[in-house]
Amino acid sequence: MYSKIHSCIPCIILKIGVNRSSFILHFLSIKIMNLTNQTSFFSGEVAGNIGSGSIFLLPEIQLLELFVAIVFFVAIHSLRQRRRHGLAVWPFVGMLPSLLIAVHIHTDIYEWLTDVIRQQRGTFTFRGPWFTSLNSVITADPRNLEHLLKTKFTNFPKGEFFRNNVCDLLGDGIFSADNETWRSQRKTASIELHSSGSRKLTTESLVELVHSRLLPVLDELIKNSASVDLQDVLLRLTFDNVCMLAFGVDPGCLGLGLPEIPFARAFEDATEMTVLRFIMPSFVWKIMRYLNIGSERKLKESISEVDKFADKVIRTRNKELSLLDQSNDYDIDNKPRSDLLTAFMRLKDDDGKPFSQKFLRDICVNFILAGRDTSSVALSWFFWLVSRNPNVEKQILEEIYGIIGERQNVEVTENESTIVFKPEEVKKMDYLQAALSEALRLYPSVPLDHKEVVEDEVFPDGTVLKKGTKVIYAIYAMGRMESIWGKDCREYKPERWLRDGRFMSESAYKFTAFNGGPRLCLGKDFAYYQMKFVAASIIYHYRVNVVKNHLVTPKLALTMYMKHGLKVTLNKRDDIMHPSAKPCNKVES
Ligand code: HEM
Repeated sequence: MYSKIHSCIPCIILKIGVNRSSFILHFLSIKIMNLTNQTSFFSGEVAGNIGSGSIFLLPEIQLLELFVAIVFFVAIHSLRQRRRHGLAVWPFVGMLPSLLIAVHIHTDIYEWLTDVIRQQRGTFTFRGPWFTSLNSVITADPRNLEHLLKTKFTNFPKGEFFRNNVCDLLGDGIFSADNETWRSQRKTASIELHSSGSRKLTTESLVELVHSRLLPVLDELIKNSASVDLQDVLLRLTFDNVCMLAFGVDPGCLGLGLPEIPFARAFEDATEMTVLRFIMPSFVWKIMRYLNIGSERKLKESISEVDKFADKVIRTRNKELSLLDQSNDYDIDNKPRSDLLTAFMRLKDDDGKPFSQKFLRDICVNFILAGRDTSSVALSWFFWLVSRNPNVEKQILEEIYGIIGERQNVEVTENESTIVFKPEEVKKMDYLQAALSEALRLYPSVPLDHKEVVEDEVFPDGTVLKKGTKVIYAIYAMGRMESIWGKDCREYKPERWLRDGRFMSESAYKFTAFNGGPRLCLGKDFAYYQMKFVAASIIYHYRVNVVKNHLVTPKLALTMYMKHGLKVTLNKRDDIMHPSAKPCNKVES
């Protein structure tokens, strides 16, 4: 009989493979065959069981056989769904096991997702467990992106699911808000960010940060022959920078000795723990939050650290304003204030009252998220890509030397080995802008983004969207689609952004690193200026060498950090000399 069981299982598997619909019949015939044979061992007992139809009276081995057969059937049926749906679909739990396994075994989850989307020709439907709300449509199709970000903008808000997942960290801030809460924040922030005061603050704060802090820190590292995590240095720089812009406060993260700032660590942990909520059923993380265990415990602790920092910033501003004549909004050095926090503190809510501490905290945290991580991680990927493409580095240097070479009447003095780029010079750096855009195409700072469907809808590619469906647009995958960027889509080629040597931007629905439509990134111009200024200043003064065998891989978080940072050593460019002494074509290779 045992040999019969063994011979039956492959037979069942084969049968399923050939014709799934006849499986049940086949299975029953095997059962009857076995039971008939057993009468010779157990006389008429089993025949009686067949007659009564009581499967529970079957000998144990029969139940085992039944169980094994069902398991095989379900497994093969689920695995066969892969070709059609992209991932195995299991009863009750849908595609969740495949996702969880992928998260644990793939070092680069974004690459894994890109493959799945590519196999599904641009749009993939994720089926979550039936008892959860994880069902979602994941797309990397530019036609769908234009539809959801612009054409049918109001039908695709951030939605409750996104808000619930991020509410503890982001509250009612601009990133998670919809409708009027979003619109009013966007209007105020937009006016402030595009004001001349804000532009002046941007250029001045960058000169101060780069020349008084960044370059001295890098020089110190060279003196000590030390390697450094460049991502960490850049995170500190952009953190200080966005705090100046948003709150008029310089927290001093970037400084000699690279001081440990608990807030920076807490912020990173908080975003990482928040993103985990997107891959678990909501009730699971809610129970964990209630019990204060696992990732939810870590999230709570890190948010409390984040809140401590934000509260301190807001309290300091309140104190400053109460010390000064509030109507003129001057800072303690008697300069006009042009930071976002002051702008929001000037406003009143719908009831004519000042905004609450909590709302101001949410605005702060959202701007930190927006401005701190995005440009620093983009710069980190940029430096890594440039280190692997010496020809790109050479062309960036050629462009810089060319631009500096146009300066009139510059006298060569000892101190001028440090060049401070002027705003009009930064604007002229087309090749550098192309190199940064190309880095963002391959490593977008926000790799995945999310919307929810308000009313039933059909995407231009024919995907049917039911009300309440979650739509994830896979920005990372979009940069790696041959259908969008051609056969060389995986190559780092800044030239694809240039026409006659001038930078040409791409459609926001093809290059979605800065989002598109009414929710286009508010800090896009600021971010490009900041990244170009920082990148040009570093590349002009140093050669950046990524430490041999340093593992570079993305981290699973809302923002695309390098999981292990970017360990580099630096060499001061020994051939730095005044540009007038350096012909444009004489650059190192
Ligand atoms: C390389 C740098 C940056 C990239 C790639 C980037 C990308 C993005 C993306 C993808 C969004 C859409 C997020 C969403 O709706 O879920 C966004 C929104 C936003 N970004 Fe940026 N960003 C960058 C830098 C900045 C900076 C430096 C600031 C501010 C100082 C900023 C401010 C904002 C704001 C306020 C929004 C919300 C816009 C809205 O929802 O209306 N960004 N950004």
